[in-house]
Amino acid sequence: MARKKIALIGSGQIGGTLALLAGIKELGDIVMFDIAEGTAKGKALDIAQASAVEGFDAKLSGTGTYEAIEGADVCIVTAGVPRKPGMSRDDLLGINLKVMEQVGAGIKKYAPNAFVVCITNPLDAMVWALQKFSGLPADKVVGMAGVLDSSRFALFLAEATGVSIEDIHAWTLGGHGDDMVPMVRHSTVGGVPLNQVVKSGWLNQDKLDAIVERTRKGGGEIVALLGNGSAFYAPAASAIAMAESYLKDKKRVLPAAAYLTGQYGVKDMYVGVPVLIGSTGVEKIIEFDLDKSEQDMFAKSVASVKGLVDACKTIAPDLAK
Ligand SMILES: NC(=O)C1=CN([C@@H]2O[C@H](COP(=O)(O)OP(=O)(O)OC[C@H]3O[C@@H](n4cnc5c(N)ncnc54)[C@H](O)[C@@H]3O)[C@@H](O)[C@H]2O)C=CC1
Ligand SMILES: O=C([O-])CC(=O)C(=O)O
Repeated sequence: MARKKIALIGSGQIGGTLALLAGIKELGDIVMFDIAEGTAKGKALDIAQASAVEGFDAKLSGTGTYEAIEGADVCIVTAGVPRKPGMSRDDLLGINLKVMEQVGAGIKKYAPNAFVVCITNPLDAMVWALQKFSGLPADKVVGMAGVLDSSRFALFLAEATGVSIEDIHAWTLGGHGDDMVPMVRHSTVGGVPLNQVVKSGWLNQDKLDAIVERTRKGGGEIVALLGNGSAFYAPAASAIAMAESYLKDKKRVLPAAAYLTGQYGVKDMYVGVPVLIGSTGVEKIIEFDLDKSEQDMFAKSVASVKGLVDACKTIAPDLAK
């Protein structure tokens, strides 16, 4: 069986980590693309040299031309700019929208059958625009944020309860902004829902509230610490989990920004919800039953995403068609 081809569009901090993880996991041969061609070529060569030490079989190459991604099975998009301290993700919209236009055209021409995972921020609006610019079916274009947000939620819960991270199942819904919705009722520690964990005195309510708040602002916490960029290890690991579920038809249920056609009462927008990812892409959108307060928080988050999508349509009127 021929190896799969994985195109990484953007070879910066996340792109480099994606290439290393995809190599170590032997997901396929890897093409790293970047407008800074030397960065793509240099990182590809560096990681290829690591394959001799780590003992993985994967061909790595770097490029500055879209022809090289021809026939890719998976494209993971990180092209664009990250935020700096003092900025919000939304401040990146204007510049990264232009990047999505170029990337969408490249994927449309050379990798129209790929499963596309967008990471570029502001995520929910950028994945929406990338799907439109590329013209690929909406069930083959998803955004990565929920896996990352819920992995932050899980880590903080593991630390607070002293339970292995493997036995924590945490969920978040909504857009990838500070008003995302950590799903307290649906998240579990050792199989026990968080509300019950609090009732039994294992975790107190104030601590849980602080964890929810820290999860919502998890990206900003790292931006402030790094000082010159944003998180990249966990974002890369998160996107690789999504790509792997597609490539191996694992049918994992993962939170992702997916195109909604009425689910959760939302239409023609990408918002974070649990999805089943298999060999045809997004095979199912899972609908949690939301109570009134969850619905209100979700609606607030969706309204923020809608504001960003409307801003995209103003900048690029063709997207409104
Ligand atoms: N969805 C999520 O959960 C997360 C999203 N992000 C976002 O991911 C994006 C990438 O982050 P990093 O890798 O840390 O940034 P980075 O700056 O290290 O890498 C971005 C790369 O994109 C390249 N690039 C810029 N314009 C391009 C174009 N037109 N075509 C091709 N390549 C282009 C740059 O040369 C650079 O190498 C940022 O927008 C960041 O905000 C970051 C973390 C989590
Ligand atoms: O916060 C940022 O700018 C990067 C990001 O989306 C995250 O780490 O969640």
